[in-house]
Amino acid sequence: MTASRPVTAEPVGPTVIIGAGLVGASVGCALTAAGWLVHLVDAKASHARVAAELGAGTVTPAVPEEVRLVVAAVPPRVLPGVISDALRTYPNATVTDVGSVKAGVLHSLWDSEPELGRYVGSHPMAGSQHSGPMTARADLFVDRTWVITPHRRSAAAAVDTVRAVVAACRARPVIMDVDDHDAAVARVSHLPHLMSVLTAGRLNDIPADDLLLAGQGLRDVTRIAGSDPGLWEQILGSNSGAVLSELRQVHDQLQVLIKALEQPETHELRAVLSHGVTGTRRIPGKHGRAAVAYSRVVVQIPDEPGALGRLFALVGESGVNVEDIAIEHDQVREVGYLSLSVDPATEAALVRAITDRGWTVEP
Ligand SMILES: NC(=O)C1=CN([C@@H]2O[C@H](COP(=O)(O)OP(=O)(O)OC[C@H]3O[C@@H](n4cnc5c(N)ncnc54)[C@H](O)[C@@H]3O)[C@@H](O)[C@H]2O)C=CC1
Ligand SMILES: O=C(O)C(=O)Cc1ccc(O)cc1
Repeated sequence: MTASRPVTAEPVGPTVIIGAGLVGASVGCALTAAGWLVHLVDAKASHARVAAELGAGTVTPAVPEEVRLVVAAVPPRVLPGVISDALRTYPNATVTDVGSVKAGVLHSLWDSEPELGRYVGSHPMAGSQHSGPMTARADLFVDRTWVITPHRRSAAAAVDTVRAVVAACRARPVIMDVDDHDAAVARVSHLPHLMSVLTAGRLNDIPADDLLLAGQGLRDVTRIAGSDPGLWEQILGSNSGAVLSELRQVHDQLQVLIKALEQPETHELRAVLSHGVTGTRRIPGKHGRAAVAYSRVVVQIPDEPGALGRLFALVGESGVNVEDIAIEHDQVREVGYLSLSVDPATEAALVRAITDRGWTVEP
């Protein structure tokens, strides 16, 4: 795997985005904001229209010969057909896609596609549990990894064009082989998705009163389980080999965990929990840097208009840089908890600035 700096974010020429859903419309918004001319196409005309209204481009058809780039942002099952059609319809364009799984698409085009030199796959490692253009954001890819998967037949100019897209979306390019990519996403994306789904699935037959006890941990773990099952059936199905290998390893680990709980005197449970802590520390932090252990300052905020604004103004005045925020709502009391992640060296100053002005910081 190689990581490198963006080369250029300059528009490569008229661009067509096929599939104006969450990812396609977000790419459209980012490229349009960077000065690119983007034409939007979608099997559902209403999606293209909504995306255009949000600033993702225009629904006016492109002149095929003038198009220099096509981004296929459609569900995995239809990707090979859409890419093939695009290579024929736009004879002077580089074609990329944003699909979550890469090897199957390339293999299905390999023997039948004479113009494969103009196709270079890619995969932005950013998105959400939502679908459709309404949830698009121009800043979705900022500072996020965007994998580019060149192959033996891809033209260097086509790779450069995809690098320009990544740069214009202000993401961080990582070059990878399709098989290595698919093995990696099985562990960092597809397995976590399934663990989230299994946890969320356990909630279906729990009494409603018990759900009042749900805290931020449950919300963190289950957020991605809310994703479109139709899309994820396709993602997981097209990477089934690598995902099955992950699941079999988790299956073995579950046996260890069950035994550890059955035999507490062995202290094996402690070892399993510590192994998890080590794993969390390996997740890179912001901008691809090593993860930093931030301090969390949790502030009680009353459920009333303007409270958040007042608190944010105070935090701004304190001069302390906030790395991340999260809000948890108390289901019973009319308060919320704003968690501010900061450099441990600045924690005391922030706590002082907040408590001096009468706010309550959780111990
Ligand atoms: N959802 C996510 O967080 C991420 C998704 N991806 C990948 O991006 C691709 C798109 O996913 P989303 O934007 O989430 O889905 P989405 O459901 O929000 O958007 C897909 C769009 O494609 C359109 N479409 C479907 N078939 C079409 C066809 N044959 N021709 C033209 N338009 C067609 C749909 O009408 C829809 O507007 C998928 O391949 C997915 O694996 C990649 C990174 C993140
Ligand atoms: O919502 C999130 O946190 C995600 O991780 C979204 C996501 C979904 C599918 C991908 O192929 C890449 C990213």
